[in-house]
Amino acid sequence: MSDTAALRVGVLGAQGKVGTAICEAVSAAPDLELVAAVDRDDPLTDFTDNKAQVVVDFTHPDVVMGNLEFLINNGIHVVVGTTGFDENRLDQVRAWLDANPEVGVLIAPNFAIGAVLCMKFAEQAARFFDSVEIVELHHPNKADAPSGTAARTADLVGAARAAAGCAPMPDATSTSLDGARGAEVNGVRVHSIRLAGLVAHQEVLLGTQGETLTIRHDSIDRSSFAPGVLLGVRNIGQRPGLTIGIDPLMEL
Ligand SMILES: NC(=O)C1=CN([C@@H]2O[C@H](COP(=O)(O)OP(=O)(O)OC[C@H]3O[C@@H](n4cnc5c(N)ncnc54)[C@H](OP(=O)(O)O)[C@@H]3O)[C@@H](O)[C@H]2O)C=CC1
Ligand SMILES: O=C(O)C1=N[C@H](C(=O)O)C[C@H](O)C1
Repeated sequence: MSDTAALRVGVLGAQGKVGTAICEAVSAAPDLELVAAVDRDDPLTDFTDNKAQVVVDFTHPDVVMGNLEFLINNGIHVVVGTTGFDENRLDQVRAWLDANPEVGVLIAPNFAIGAVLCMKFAEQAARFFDSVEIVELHHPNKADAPSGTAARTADLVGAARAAAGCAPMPDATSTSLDGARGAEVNGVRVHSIRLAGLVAHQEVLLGTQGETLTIRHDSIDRSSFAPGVLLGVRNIGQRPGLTIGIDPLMEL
């Protein structure tokens, strides 16, 4: 038997689609203890009352900042899957962390290992192709478009192309309906599909003379997010400050 106490973990959005899978995964892990499962209308003080050391947030973009302010100011590490983070929000999180330098916050657009690799492979491939476009496909209950994963992928692809001095992508479109060419993120077109029956999927399409490459990832079940979340939960206490993405924890 181990003499190390289990890490005390709380979950926010515990009754949601992902939160339910995370509660199951935490409960099944011998080195973790689920001490608070909080959803809408439950008080955040459940985490302080139950001495949570790390809290996982899978709630909604409208409420995640309030959750972070409370948790950071109470010295609790946070692993965040909720989407909707722009530079302004990240700066606010950094400011709260500056005032609580012992606290670690991990914000990841996608915790599925394959999705992280999809982003990495797209970043690596981007400079070798004339054109890159992203299609993300999700269940119709999703609040945000484009997905956090697609926005992050586009950022990485755009930055890799800029660093390599790539020419602008060829596109002769001179007339189009609004939205027909998708949204532009860091110079990369992103197209969002919302379809009953889907979970979370992404294709990065790359093309150049005489060839195309498609990098595709599919989360076919929300349990796909659990291993990455648990990796974050187990490590965030040793990473004070803000960590973006689980890439560094995967040693990518
Ligand atoms: N980073 C990643 O790997 C992933 C990120 N996500 C993101 O995670 C978020 C949640 O996704 P998903 O589980 O599908 O969404 P759900 O709507 O299924 O779950 C969210 C849960 O949070 C609850 N909730 C809402 N407001 C609060 C609040 N103030 N305090 C506590 N709980 C609250 C909701 O309650 P109610 O239903 O009553 O509103 C619901 O139970 C989204 O932003 C999504 O994009 C999703 C998958 C993977
Ligand atoms: O809302 C979802 O479902 C998902 N959200 C994240 C995103 O916006 O990228 C991660 C994954 O795609 C599932």
